[in-house]
Amino acid sequence: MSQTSPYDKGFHISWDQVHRDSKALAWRLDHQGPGAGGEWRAVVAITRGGLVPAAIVARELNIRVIDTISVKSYDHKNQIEAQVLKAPDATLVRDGDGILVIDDLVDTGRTLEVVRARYPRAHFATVYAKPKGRPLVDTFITEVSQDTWIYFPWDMAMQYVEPLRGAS
Ligand SMILES: O=P(O)(O)OC[C@H]1O[C@H](OP(=O)(O)OP(=O)(O)O)[C@H](O)[C@@H]1O
Ligand SMILES: O=c1[nH]c(=O)c2nc[nH]c2[nH]1
Ligand SMILES: [Mg+2]
Repeated sequence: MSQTSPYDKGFHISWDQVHRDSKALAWRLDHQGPGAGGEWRAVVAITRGGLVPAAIVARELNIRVIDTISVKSYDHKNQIEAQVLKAPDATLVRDGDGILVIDDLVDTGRTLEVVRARYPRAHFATVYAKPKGRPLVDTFITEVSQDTWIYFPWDMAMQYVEPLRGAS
């Protein structure tokens, strides 16, 4: 567990932004699957962060079969050993062929490494990517620097902010 955070910067994402970026991901993946007409057989969301983008992509691409793989890789901002807490249906996913695995972001790539080892023929897509994790992801939308922590809307709440010239 690291005591000093490797994240100097913050990138705050609104619901609207994550919706737009997830739709952009869907457009990029449309007709790119290995099935007839470029169809995908199913979506597998890496929970929990992948659930929101997976729902948006599945809606855009009219994919009705959705499963989850639960991987925990962080305790707040501290990276821990990646643990698979729940696996998807093995008869559905098989070796991953035709499966679209979706996560919110790739950071060090450790989470995708663990999932790729299980489903080597799946297609791996994230909305956001950091440089270290890029080689592990097949399709993504926006890259941020490695020292940036991405703040998602489901982890945030609106709060009072002091005016530039201080409170009066
Ligand atoms: O590329 P990596 O360095 O492995 O980091 C990326 C992973 O970390 C976060 O998940 P987390 O384990 O925090 O769980 P959560 O999705 O439930 O928030 C994020 O949602 C990715 O799944
Ligand atoms: O909310 C998150 N933002 C991040 O930048 C990140 N990196 C790993 N895990 C993360 N979770
Ligand atoms: Mg996650």
